[in-house]
Amino acid sequence: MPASPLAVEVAGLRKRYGDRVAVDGLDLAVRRGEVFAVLGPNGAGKTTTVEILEGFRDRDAGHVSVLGQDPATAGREWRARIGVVLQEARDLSEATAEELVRHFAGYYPAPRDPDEVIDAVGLREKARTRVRLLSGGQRRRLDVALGIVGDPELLFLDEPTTGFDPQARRSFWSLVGGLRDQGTTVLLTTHYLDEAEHLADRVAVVRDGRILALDAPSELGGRAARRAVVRWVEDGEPREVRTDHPTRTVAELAARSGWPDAEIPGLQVLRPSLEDVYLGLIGDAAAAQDEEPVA
Ligand SMILES: Nc1ncnc2c1ncn2[C@@H]1O[C@H](COP(=O)(O)OP(=O)(O)OP(=O)(O)O)[C@@H](O)[C@H]1O
Repeated sequence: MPASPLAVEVAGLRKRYGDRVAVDGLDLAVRRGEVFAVLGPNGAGKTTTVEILEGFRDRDAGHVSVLGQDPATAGREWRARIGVVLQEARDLSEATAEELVRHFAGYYPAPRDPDEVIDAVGLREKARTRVRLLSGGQRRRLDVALGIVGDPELLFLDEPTTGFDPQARRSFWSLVGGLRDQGTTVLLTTHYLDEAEHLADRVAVVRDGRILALDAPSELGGRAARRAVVRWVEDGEPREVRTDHPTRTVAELAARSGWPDAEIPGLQVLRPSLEDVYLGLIGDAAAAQDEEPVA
């Protein structure tokens, strides 16, 4: 039977903790070889969902398939095919970073070279340092090293770059880009919209345990949300239009203003960033919820 083109399939996933519904009928499909980002506010249900996919949490209902198996019942062989970087940092260890990476490599049938992994996450200078003496960002890099040392087909990264300095984040991005080029499927959660924009082939926005939107970062929210805003000043007043055709708008303004002999005062053409679109989606969902009649 040919392998499914999907690395992850989720349909109707539900999970509650007591009275609190954390995941509320979530559907998701991650294609093999793509980098897929899950975005959403605190408490949206991202970690719960990812931990169910990793086989670390039970679900109440729904169909889940990860690399063709149900994580709730999959065995060691399946686990060796996935890599996990959890949100929680690991125990403070007396071992060195290098020792831990080598130790973890021993768990996998076909691990990557531990030295290469240490280089890839930028920990060479700290390889002989005890883990408990590493900074927060360095420990996070070690977490990433431990997640990829098994050379996984599918890598889960839960907020992988929290605590990274900007340079470390950039080098982490190129690490993920390299993994993608080698065919690794990556499912990541992040609160950094620039990270999702830079890394992800597709993003899902989750709120209240449901998917609000799912698309390529450049398409998210649809055309209306992606309209350009043209701003200028006319007769001393600020003006603004939203348009799919900013060039045409600017050309009309230029003609009115007497260009090329005069500039359009205060001219700005703004494209909404992924962050603008995301905040719009989350805000719209909150507003819709406020309008729901009280039962
Ligand atoms: N073990 C647990 N017991 C009880 N409630 C939990 C537990 N884990 C999560 N929750 C609750 O479930 C909801 C979803 O939590 P989850 O950690 O999945 O969200 P998240 O989207 O990952 O948030 P964050 O961005 O803050 O990491 C939250 O309301 C949270 O308080």
